[in-house]
Amino acid sequence: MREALTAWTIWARTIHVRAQHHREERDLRTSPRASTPRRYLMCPPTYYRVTYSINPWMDPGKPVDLQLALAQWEELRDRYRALGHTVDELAPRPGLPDMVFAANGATVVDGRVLGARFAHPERWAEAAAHREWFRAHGYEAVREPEHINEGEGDFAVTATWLLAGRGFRSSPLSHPEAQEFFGRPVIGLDLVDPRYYHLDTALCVLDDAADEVMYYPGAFSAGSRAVLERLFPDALIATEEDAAALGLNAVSDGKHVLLPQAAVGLFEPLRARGYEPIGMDLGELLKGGGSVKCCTQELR
Ligand SMILES: CN(C)C(=N)NCCC[C@H](N)C(=O)O
Repeated sequence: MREALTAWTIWARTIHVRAQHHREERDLRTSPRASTPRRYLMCPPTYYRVTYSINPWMDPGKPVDLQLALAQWEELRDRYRALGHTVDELAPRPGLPDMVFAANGATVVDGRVLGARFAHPERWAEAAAHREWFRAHGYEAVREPEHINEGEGDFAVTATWLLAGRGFRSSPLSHPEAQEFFGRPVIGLDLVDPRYYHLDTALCVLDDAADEVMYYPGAFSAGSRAVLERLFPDALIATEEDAAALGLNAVSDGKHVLLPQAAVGLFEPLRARGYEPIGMDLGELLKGGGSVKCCTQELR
């Protein structure tokens, strides 16, 4: 046990030091950021509606313009493709209006798939649709989880860690389950503001080779804020205003950062760090409580 722990600590340190070197090299080079090709899974909002409310953003009284939602979603998909990324599409299913938020359906790291188990019954059936897609596409390690986890809504992958949100949706018990499955150290983070009910509303990984993130401190408990400061002393800190525009619900390929266009305060700080921010209008999907990242599951 002791030996295993020592090996584990050495491994985590090695990765962390490597990420630090990567950061230092990049700073020395002062060369522009480089994007790496990504593979994403998205689900068109064919059956998207706001007929129930399971987060503070959802108001069934507010009509959704389905045509506009579809156009906004296609714009995001096409932008990824124009940037050279691959986008696979998951077939939407009637009766599952939140399926467009594909990031919540699983977490994929090193080709291993940890399926989701949703907190709310309205979304339960989405989990099986995701698992079926992975099995049909040749993924062999596909786990139906024991504990509630809402996929990449609450898991974020950096070079060294798997950051894991809890407090509103994913169970704290899903953290050791993910650690065991992926063999990566999990850092549990407590979310305390219901507007930021998933980790990906409050934190975004900007550079997954160098442990660089941006986050909104107000979404986290004092202890979790201290953990984030310790792990990410150079993080980009978002204002309350940009967080409230769901600006942290963003996707980075290491160079381009696609984020809600209303998060205007994030554009300059991102440029100053060498990133190329790309504002997207996903206003209709915001009515369901999600934006860029929620619509995008990364297949690592
Ligand atoms: C950025 N977020 C929060 C996501 N990753 N997912 C959006 C899920 C929205 C859905 N109506 C729900 O409340 O589950």
